[in-house]
Amino acid sequence: MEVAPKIPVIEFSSEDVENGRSSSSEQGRERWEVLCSKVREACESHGCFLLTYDKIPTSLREDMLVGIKALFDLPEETKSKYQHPKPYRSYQGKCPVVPLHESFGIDDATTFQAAQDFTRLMWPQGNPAFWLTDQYCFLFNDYDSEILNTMSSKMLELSFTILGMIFESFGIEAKRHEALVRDSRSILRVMKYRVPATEDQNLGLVAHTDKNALTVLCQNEVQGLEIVSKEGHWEELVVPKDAFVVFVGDALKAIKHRVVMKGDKERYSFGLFTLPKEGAMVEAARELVDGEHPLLYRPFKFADYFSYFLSNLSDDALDVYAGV
Ligand SMILES: O=C(O)CCC(=O)C(=O)O
Ligand SMILES: [Fe+2]
Repeated sequence: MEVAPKIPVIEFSSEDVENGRSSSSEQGRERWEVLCSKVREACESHGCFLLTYDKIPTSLREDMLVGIKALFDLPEETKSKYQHPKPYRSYQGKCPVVPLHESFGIDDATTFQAAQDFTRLMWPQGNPAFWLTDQYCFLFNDYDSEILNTMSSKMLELSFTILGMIFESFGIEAKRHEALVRDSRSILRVMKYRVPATEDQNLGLVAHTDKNALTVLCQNEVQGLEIVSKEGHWEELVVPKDAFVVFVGDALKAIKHRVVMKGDKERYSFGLFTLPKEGAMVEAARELVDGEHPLLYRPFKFADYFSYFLSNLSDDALDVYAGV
């Protein structure tokens, strides 16, 4: 197994992101432009990058991982109460194709209500993982959903910042980015991969590209992500402690990835998937299309493409569906 050495690690500071191109110093503006180009270059060349970002505190990530562990420690019967008509949301566990994997998908966990509805369903009597007295259970349940929705909101904000940086580096007008923010929503997916038993294969999650626009992922200390290199080989993506993984999805230029489990510790991860709202169109910015850069995909409704993908699950669904 080769290790992917060249996936860039990009560092954003709160200051960079808050000031952006309106930084008062020439130096600040230059730094921002360089960062925007690095992000675009990483997305174009690799379809992913690793990111360190001090605006999302390590303590919040750790609290989130503690909460996620407690969630997956709940009885199967409780976890199975989370059922949803849309794909990739309902509790999934013990699936024969990926028996190591369990997951939940929560729509708009960035809102307090959605996060709270979820935790109340899982812990109707309060959160037993923290062994609180009844008096505090109610409060703790609130605290728990606060972690969920605070983390999701920060990850969504980060996703919009990254998308904005890509737009900026292409010189696309700011109002297009505002429209994208208006027309987007998110799903928070939380995942556990158990350690394979001797009779199991070690595949944690099958090879896929993310179908959405952009994914920001966070994991515990257990590695497992692999990506396909340009030469078509699987390479390990070693994620430094406290770094986020950013994947561009099919709406940009996706990279195929999977999870493979090694060692004897469970892997926990969570990802914020930004995607177009119901009915929103995906369309190349007109100013980027000319004789030298012909249109590659016709405009399409994201929801229609997604239904098409679900009906055939093929790797080249986007090319077949919207390629010109
Ligand atoms: O568990 C991970 O880190 C990867 C998850 C993933 O790729 C996905 O849910 O699309
Ligand atoms: Fe993925």
